[in-house]
Amino acid sequence: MQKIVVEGGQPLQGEVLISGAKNAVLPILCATLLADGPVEISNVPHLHDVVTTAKLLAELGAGITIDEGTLIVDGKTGKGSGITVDPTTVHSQVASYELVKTMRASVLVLGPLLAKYGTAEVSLPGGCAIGSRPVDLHIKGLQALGAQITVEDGFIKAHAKRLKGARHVFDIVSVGATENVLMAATLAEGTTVLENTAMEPEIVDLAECLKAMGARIEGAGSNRIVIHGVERLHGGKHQVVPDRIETGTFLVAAAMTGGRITVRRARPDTMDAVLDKLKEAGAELDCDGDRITLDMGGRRPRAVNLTTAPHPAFPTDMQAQFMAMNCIADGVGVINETIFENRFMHVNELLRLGADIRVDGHTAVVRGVPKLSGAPVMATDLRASASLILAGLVASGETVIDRIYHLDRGYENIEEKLSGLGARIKRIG
Ligand SMILES: CC(=O)N[C@H]1[C@@H](OP(=O)(O)OP(=O)(O)OC[C@H]2O[C@@H](n3ccc(=O)[nH]c3=O)[C@H](O)[C@@H]2O)O[C@H](CO)[C@@H](O)[C@@H]1O
Ligand SMILES: C=C(OP(=O)(O)O)C(=O)O
Repeated sequence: MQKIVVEGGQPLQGEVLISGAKNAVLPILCATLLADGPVEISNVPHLHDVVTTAKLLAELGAGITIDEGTLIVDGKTGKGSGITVDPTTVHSQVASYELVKTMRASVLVLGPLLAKYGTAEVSLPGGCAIGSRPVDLHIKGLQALGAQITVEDGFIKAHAKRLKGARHVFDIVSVGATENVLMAATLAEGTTVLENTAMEPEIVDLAECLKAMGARIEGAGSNRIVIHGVERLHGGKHQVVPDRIETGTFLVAAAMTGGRITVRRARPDTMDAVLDKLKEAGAELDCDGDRITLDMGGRRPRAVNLTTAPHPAFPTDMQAQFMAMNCIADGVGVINETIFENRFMHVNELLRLGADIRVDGHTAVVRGVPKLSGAPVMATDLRASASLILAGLVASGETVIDRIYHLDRGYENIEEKLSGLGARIKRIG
């Protein structure tokens, strides 16, 4: 099994290019199922989750081409930053357990398949390391549009001759449920009003893609989205928004190592909460168009307190990385995780590197230590993996990170990008 080896001690310096957002491209790939013609998506990151989604679409019968024509079927994949999905050949509305179990976002084919074909059977995604992650809000939202839904034999089975526009208030803010119901409502009869919607930039990006396919949507990015259903959606083109979590991960890496880096092709306007916390930690930030320069000037970061919450508050997907920074910061940082019930899996691994962290329920109190020391550690989920790499960048000696397949789900060439910034990092095995 592959591992990542990091040798700490180098302040990061230089420039790094940000990839398209994983959490935008996955729903967008699912949304292509709604179209009557090919949808061209650019700025697609080369990630394992993208390959899984492409395989799922291919299993449903869609034609998938990567860049100039590499097909993804039967496990064959190709590199590239553009994917065209031709949904006109879809012949199945069943998303199998084999693919859904490897990636929760697969549940996002439910709304599009149901809206387009009047039927969908999608395996229940189940939980994952960070929490139980139910899909009740997805189901309730689609039921509000008139779908008949049962959960049997491990599958969500949904039917509707044609969905009907309705007003629906989500019980709690959910990114995935907002996306699923938003996609379904584009082809519903009449107008749908969704309230208490998630406001993440990836939802805005999904809505932009849907609009490029002919959907009529207002209010994406706010807590109230209005969708005027149309008879059909056509093919179109869309460029995926830059990944704010990848951007934040590199900025934290620079801050922790006392370095100075510029991230290019980023969207600073989508990450206020993270940039504010970096400033609080003592970083100097300069945003210029799609560039962000962070200068730590060799200083040790100050510990920060943070509470994760839906956008525009601090994102749960950056919690582990900031915890890594607090581990070597000056002072004590209190971290509250309010989104997922079990998202402190990285704590035990950070302790192995010499961190001082106490967890009480949803709160972690991190007392900064002057130095971490390298050790073998195990990645437990995607952002936990990132936090271990960041900790490894400042630990003395070698940190060897096992189970890095989690990392490949969501970071494109992270070790190459970090090496380009001067980090001593390599993949072995
Ligand atoms: C592919 C993708 O975009 N993933 C992101 C998405 O996940 P995802 O869309 O799964 O996250 P949600 O926003 O739905 O989850 C928020 C909370 O709602 C709960 N919930 C959700 C749905 C439901 O039907 N019932 C329910 O109780 C979840 O268990 C969680 O506690 O948003 C999360 C929160 O920003 C991010 O961490 C993930 O990176
Ligand atoms: C939790 C994450 O992703 P997913 O919802 O795809 O598991 C993440 O991106 O940090």
